[in-house]
Amino acid sequence: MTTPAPSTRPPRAELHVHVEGTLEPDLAFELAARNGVGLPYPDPESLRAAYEFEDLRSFLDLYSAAMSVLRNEADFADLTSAYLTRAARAGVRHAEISFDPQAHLVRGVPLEAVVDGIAGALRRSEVEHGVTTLLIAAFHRDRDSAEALDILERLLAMDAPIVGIGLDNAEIGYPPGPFRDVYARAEEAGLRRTAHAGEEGPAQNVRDALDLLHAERIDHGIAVVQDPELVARVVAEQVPFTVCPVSNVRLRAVPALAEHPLPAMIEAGMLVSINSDDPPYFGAYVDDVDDAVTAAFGLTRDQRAALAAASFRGSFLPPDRVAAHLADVEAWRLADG
Ligand SMILES: Nc1ncnc2[nH]cnc12
Ligand SMILES: [Zn+2]
Repeated sequence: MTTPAPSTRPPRAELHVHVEGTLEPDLAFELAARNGVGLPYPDPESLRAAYEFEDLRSFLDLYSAAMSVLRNEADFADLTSAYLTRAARAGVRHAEISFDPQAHLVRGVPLEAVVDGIAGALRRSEVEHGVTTLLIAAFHRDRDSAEALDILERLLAMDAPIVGIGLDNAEIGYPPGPFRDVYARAEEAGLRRTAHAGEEGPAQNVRDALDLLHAERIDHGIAVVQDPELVARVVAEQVPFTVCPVSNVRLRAVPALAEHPLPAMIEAGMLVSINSDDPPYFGAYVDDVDDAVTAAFGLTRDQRAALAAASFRGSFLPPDRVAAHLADVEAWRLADG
């Protein structure tokens, strides 16, 4: 009898992934044909070749254009299932997936098609992929907060299966403050709260997300290292940070992986996980991100296990489920790999 080889990857949660950002070029062309929508590229290879970004804005432009192929409930279901299939291969056992309602509403796609398509795929995920999931509705920082509040009310009224809300899109010039009422309403409704902050913008955005929005988790947050007092606070409070090192390099928030603040964040004692953000656009699913940071920083098996443990600790799962996952991570750490 042979014993199975120990897995080369720790079990992990992925806490920061935009479902729209998981659109692979092949699927984009398949959906374009299915829906009779044109794409400004002749084939999937040319689209992938366009994935060279100068900053967050240049990425968001292409990301928004490619989304035009997502029109019907089935498109959102196929998109979500494709991500879950790939995530399972990456060792993801639990995924907290965000979607951007405004990105679809502005194109005339009904909110129900978006929510029902994604939620349908998520409902089947545990059986089909062995991945549990939670869904987050993220609002665009560069649009009016009254619009976000209105959409939140619609999501609540339709009993959308969301665990919480997030805040994303362009950061520079769009601080968190105006979204105070949206986050207060979410808190009142019992929703969990995360927010992109300190990706391209300053550490003050992280502080404001915590103080003004009562965010429980910070997406990216790499600018925090510029503010030692804030670092001390997030360490003391063990605020989860969902860091996306490959995304930060590809969007030029940092010049190279070797200069990424991830090691400094870990060293300071912050609760950091590694995540993919928008995997095909940045050429890296979370297993590829694990490989990249392991190579760049010479991470040990213990350090990789600590990042995986932080992904479960920072999740919105109940404590008993977190504890069960932590036991699996510990078993992986102790196995010979
Ligand atoms: N990296 C990112 N920052 C802000 N908004 C996003 N939407 C998708 N990816 C994003
Ligand atoms: Zn993001």
